[in-house]
Amino acid sequence: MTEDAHETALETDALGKRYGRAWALRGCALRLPAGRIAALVGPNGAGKSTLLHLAVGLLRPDAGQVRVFGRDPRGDSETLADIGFVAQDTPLYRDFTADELITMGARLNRRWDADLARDRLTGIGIPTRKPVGGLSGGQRAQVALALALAKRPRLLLLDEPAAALDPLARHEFMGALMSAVAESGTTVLLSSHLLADLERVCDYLILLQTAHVQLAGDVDELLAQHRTLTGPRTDRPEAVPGVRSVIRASHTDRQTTLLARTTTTGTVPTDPAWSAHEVSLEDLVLAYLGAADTHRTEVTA
Ligand SMILES: Nc1ncnc2c1ncn2[C@@H]1O[C@H](COP(=O)(O)OP(=O)(O)OP(=O)(O)O)[C@@H](O)[C@H]1O
Repeated sequence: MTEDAHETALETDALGKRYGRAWALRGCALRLPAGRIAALVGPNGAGKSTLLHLAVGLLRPDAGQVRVFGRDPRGDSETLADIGFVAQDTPLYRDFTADELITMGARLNRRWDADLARDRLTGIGIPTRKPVGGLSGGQRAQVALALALAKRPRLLLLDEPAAALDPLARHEFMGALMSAVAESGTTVLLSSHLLADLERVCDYLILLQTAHVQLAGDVDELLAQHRTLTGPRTDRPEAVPGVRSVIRASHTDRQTTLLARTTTTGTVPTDPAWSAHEVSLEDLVLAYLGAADTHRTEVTA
């Protein structure tokens, strides 16, 4: 079963969370369509974990609202049953084996597919009868993912699930995640600093910067709306034909290079002195993170 493309998995409206006087998340307005695999990116302390904890109902908002499939996740057991969550550092009861955790899960969850979890772990060679505290970081991450998937969630929230893994283990982990969610149509929101991994698997981007949403939307649309432009040195890059807004500019004595949002999707500027190149997700994220106006908000979808 796949989700209705027009359904909204996660929606926030003026959502805010404060610790003391400091806002960890503020004025957050988002709409994540169902069925997407969304990257949640931003520098350390930007508010990513806070957003995920609000979405799973572990934190209470200090402002605004959060809705998962149209309902408040706090105190709504039906909605909580729809959400799978793998917290940062994949915390698990270290003295228990994966087999025991799977059995416990069956008692705690209404909808629980123990066979799915066992088959997944056996299939990738993870020992299920050894205490998880004695497994490697990569193996523990796979156990945490298998447990989250056994819930058969409609929304899967993952907070830097592969951060501690070596490149090969990470590649396998992301592959396993993708194959697991591909058939079910599960919506995924995945926080990570590993942009290359995200580029491979994500079709939606949410970029947080200092507690604010700086950019959000469909990855293909965002990439189509931005270009790297190179041309003669100018101190007025916003005046270059075809440029809607300049995200980042760098200069040499004779040349200016811009990462810009263009006025027309997918087109190249008309001035022949300027050349345009497509941007990667990594280029885009790095440009926005480096942008001087840290509170610019661009939400497209
Ligand atoms: N329990 C807490 N008490 C006080 N401040 C907190 C607490 N949790 C988070 N914060 C603060 O809220 C802000 C957002 O933190 P959060 O953990 O959401 O960021 P993050 O984007 O997930 O960071 P990272 O990439 O480092 O995991 C930070 O300034 C952080 O110091």
